[in-house]
Amino acid sequence: MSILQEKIQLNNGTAIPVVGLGTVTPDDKKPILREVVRTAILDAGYRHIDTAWYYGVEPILGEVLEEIFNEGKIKREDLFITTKVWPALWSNPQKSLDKSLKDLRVDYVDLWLQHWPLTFKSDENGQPPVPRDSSGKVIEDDGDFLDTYKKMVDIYKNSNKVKAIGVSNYSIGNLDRLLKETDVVPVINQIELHPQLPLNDLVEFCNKHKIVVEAYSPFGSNGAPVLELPLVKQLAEKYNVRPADILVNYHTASGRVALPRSLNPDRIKQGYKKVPLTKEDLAKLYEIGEKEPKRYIKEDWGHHIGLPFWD
Ligand SMILES: NC(=O)C1=CN([C@@H]2O[C@H](COP(=O)(O)OP(=O)(O)OC[C@H]3O[C@@H](n4cnc5c(N)ncnc54)[C@H](OP(=O)(O)O)[C@@H]3O)[C@@H](O)[C@H]2O)C=CC1
Ligand SMILES: O=C1Nc2ccccc2C1=O
Repeated sequence: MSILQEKIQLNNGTAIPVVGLGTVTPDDKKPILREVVRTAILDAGYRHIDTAWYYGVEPILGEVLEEIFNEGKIKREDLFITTKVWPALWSNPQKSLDKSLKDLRVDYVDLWLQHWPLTFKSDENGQPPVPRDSSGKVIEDDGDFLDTYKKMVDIYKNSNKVKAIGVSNYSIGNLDRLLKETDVVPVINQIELHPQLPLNDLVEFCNKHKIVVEAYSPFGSNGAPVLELPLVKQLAEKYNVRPADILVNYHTASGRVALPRSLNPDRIKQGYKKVPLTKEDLAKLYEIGEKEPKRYIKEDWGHHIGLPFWD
C-alpha cells in the first residue's frame, strides 16, 4: 500500500500529506524535473510538493502544475504546496511570497516556511542569495530573524495567500523565543532528520508544542548515504521493500512528515510503501544516531544557529 495520500493534522486545523516531493535540483538536471513532477503527481500519486524561492525551480513547477490542472484530472485543492522565504529576503517576506506565487502560477500556498532563522545582507530582490565578503564569509544583516516570522504572521492573518505558516532549521532556543514573542505557533519545523540524526530533544520539544516535524534530507542528501546503513538494508529485506521505504516509514511511523527527493522517474513512479515497522525496529534505528550522530547538510551559514552536531 502506498502512503503518499496519508495525511496528518496540523495545529491550525489543516492537514498535510505525510510524504512530500523534495525539489532541490542541480542546474544540469533541471530539464528532468518537469517529467519527474508529472510522474510523481499523475502516476505515483504524490499530493505534496516541497519547494522554495531559493531552489530556482518554481517557474518550472508553475508550468507543470498549470499543465496538469488544465488537463483536469487534478485540481489545485488536491495538492499541498510548500514554499519558503530565504534569508536574503528576510526583511520583505511579502515580496518573496508574491514572487513564489507568480512563478508557481497559484493563488495560495498550503504552507509557507521561514527557510532559516538568519538575516543576509542582500539587495531588495534578494541578490545575491548568499552574500559573501572577500574571504568567503557570509555577510549577515544586523536584523532580527524573528522579524521575518512576525511579518509572516501578519500576512497569514490578513491575506488568503497562505493556509499555514511554519519554520525550518529552528533550534530549541529559536523556537523558545518565537513562542514567547508571537501568538501563532508554527505548524511545522522542517529540519534534517534520519536514523543518523534523530535529534530527540528538538523533536520532543516540537511534539510538546504541537509543531509537526518535517524531515529534510531523509536519505542523507546527495548520494543517499543513509540508504546504505546495514540495519536499513536488513529491515528492507525483512519486509521485502526498498531501503527508501524503510527511511520514509521511520518518520511517518513516528508522526512526522518525510521529504525525499529523486530525479529518477523510475524511482518516483514506485512511490513509497507502508511498512509495519515494530517498536523494536524503530528503537534500533534511533540507536544508530543516538550513538554516533552525523549531519549531512552543514551549510556554512548555519553553524551558529544552535542546532546540534554541526561541527
Ligand atoms: N529546509 C531546508 O533547509 C532543506 C530542505 N530540503 C528539502 O528536502 C528535500 C530532500 O532532501 P535532499 O537533500 O534533496 O536529499 P534526500 O535525502 O532526499 O536524498 C536525495 C538523494 O537520494 C537519491 N535517491 C532517492 N531515492 C533513491 C532510491 N530509491 N535509491 C537510491 N537513491 C535514491 C537521489 O538520487 P536520484 O535523484 O538519482 O534518485 C539523491 O541523490 C529537498 O529536495 C528539499 O525539498 C533539503 C535540505 C535542506
Ligand atoms: O538551505 C538549503 N540547503 C540545501 C542543501 C541541499 C538541499 C536543499 C537545501 C536547502 O534548502
